[in-house]
Amino acid sequence: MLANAPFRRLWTAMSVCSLGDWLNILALTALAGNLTKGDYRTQSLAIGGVFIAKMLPAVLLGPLAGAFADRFDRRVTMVAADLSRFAVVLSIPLVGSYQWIIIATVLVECVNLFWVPAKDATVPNLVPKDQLESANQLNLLVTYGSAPIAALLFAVLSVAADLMRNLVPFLSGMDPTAPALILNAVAYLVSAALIFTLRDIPRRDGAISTPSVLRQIVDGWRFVGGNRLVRGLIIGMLGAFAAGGAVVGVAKIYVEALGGGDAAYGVVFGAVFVGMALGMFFGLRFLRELSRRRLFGLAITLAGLVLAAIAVVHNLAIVVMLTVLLGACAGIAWIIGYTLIGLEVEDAMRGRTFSFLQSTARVTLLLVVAAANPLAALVGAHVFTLGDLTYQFDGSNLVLLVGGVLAVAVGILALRHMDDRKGVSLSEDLLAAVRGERFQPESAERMPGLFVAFEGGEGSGKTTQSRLLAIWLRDQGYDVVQTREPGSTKVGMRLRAILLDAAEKGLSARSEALLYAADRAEHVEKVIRPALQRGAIVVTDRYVDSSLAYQGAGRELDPEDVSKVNAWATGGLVPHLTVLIDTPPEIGLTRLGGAADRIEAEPLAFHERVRKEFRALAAAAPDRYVVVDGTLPSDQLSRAIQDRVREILPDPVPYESEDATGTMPAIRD
Ligand SMILES: Nc1ncnc2c1ncn2[C@@H]1O[C@H](COP(=O)(O)OP(=O)(O)OP(=O)(O)O)[C@@H](O)[C@H]1O
Ligand SMILES: Cc1cn([C@H]2C[C@H](O)[C@@H](COP(=O)(O)O)O2)c(=O)[nH]c1=O
Repeated sequence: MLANAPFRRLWTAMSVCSLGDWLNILALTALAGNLTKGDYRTQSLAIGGVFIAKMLPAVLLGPLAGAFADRFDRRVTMVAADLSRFAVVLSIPLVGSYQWIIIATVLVECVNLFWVPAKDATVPNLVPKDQLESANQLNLLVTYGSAPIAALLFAVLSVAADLMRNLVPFLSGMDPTAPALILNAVAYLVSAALIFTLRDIPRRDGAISTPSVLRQIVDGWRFVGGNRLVRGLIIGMLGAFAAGGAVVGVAKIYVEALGGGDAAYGVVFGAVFVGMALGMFFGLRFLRELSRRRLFGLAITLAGLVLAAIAVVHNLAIVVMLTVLLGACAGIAWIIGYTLIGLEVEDAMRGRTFSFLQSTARVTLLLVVAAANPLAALVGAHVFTLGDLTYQFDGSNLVLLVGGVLAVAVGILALRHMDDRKGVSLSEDLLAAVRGERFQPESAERMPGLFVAFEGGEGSGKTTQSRLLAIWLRDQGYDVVQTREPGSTKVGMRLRAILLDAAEKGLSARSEALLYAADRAEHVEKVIRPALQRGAIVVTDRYVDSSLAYQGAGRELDPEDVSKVNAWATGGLVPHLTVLIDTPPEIGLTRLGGAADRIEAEPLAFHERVRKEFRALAAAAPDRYVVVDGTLPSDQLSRAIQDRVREILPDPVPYESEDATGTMPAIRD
């Protein structure tokens, strides 16, 4: 991307501005704290005021400014905005009053409302369409990646300012935040110079009007609120965001209560972002065997516990380390949330889901930060004495504690809401993942055979492919049991007749789920488990996922209930591999001949929900699934499936010894 010279120039300007923006937050909140030092309540309110002044213009005036920005030449808009920001920020250390901090903050944020849409609208002018996603990723990288750099810079500048104040008498009255604010102003000036020389920006083309934040939230919820998984993801991500917001909001007064100055504030602020980066890059590698959905809920719960620990520990060094851990948990939750939304939300809805998330994240942050400091001010500073022991508990401690408890609650909610391994112990699952293994429930692990399930919608090609796989495996000399659901046992055949009889109109959704589970219980006990115990490879056409997709998503039963009933029916037996043949229902349904059975006759929306759920199940545990495109020709599908199955096949007995062994059991290590 950066080989593209005009984009590189704009990106450099954005990076410099991002660095300036983060320095701005740190320096202004620190300056507000320094100017109101002495009274805990006034100081908390003063810092809270800065956060509110920073966020309110975007919430109130965002769409208005976006519409205005459409009318002007974008390059001129950005250069003028940068020069204005330079002048206003430079004036803050010169004036040095709290009132001016608030006025200047509002002015800078109002100017930002022109700069940001002009920049957003310029990116597509400078990069080809197919590279737009990479360009946006790079933008995101500098937006958040510059935060720890700014925090480090702020800490260094604060220490340097303290030294200068002591060494140079002329500077003794200077606030330690002044160098950071001057550097912040210079960053905007550099950006103005870079953009001024960027001649490739067209004056303007078309509208870039932004709907109001409230409108985006209401519209977005209409789209995403109906999807249980997305709902869980968004609640969890906002919980993680709120936990981070609580730390950022009260960090200045909290650090001061621990005896730290501006440099320590910068370090704690930066620790959140360093932790986030570590979590995003290493967290998933460390626990790669754990189900993504479980990891998501666990990361938020742990973030809450860490936040609660931060609230009660009174040691700055430990607080910094805990803050890195908190950031790591939040980073893991964000990256999983973003990835799962990317994988599981349909193309048409994905953009809205992300924009809904971003708008709600902004509002959540505003509410958390706006509430955090006044709440801290309300509680005030308290010292408790018990004999020789004294313990200080301030409003900031309470805010962090409340944030921690809320994050734990949200994490547990997300775990319950989205768990895709019901019936499998969480602690055993986690311990196995720490060892780098995937925990298999005992019943499946003890058996020497191999269990492969085929899943997919109507006419997706499961029967065809499961047969072809069984033939291929038998050719290799394995003992293969090819079976299907429903209807592979005596009782199952009767159940199948009831379940698929189109005349059976009045069957309730719950009875349907129980009948499928009953067929499955019989199937596992009479066919699958005995075959696995003797070391055979079992290939089944449909298994538990079909109930999660058809009865859970299709009939809209509580997926937790469907999962529990099936975990009980199967004794927790999970396939080693599930092959999902992903075929759009409008194609699959037209492949079927004859009269439609009771389930095939359901409307298209039902089958679309089923497909979506199958894809979501596969995305949540990528190691245990292979997803193939069912619209490909049959032979290509077979080859792709064979390639994946080959990876988990136990070594077959050599061909030479075939005569001596007869049917070969597929003994797993
Ligand atoms: N890859 C493919 N491309 C085109 N047609 C296919 C493909 N695979 C299978 N078919 C055809 O589609 C029809 C349904 O295939 P199959 O019975 O294997 O699907 P299924 O998923 O088992 O269906 P059901 O949901 O009814 O169990 C058959 O006529 C089959 O020949
Ligand atoms: C196992 C299982 C199946 N179904 C549905 C899905 C299909 O419409 C039929 C089975 O027919 P097939 O031609 O054998 O694929 O039953 C379900 O709704 N729930 C289940 O658990």
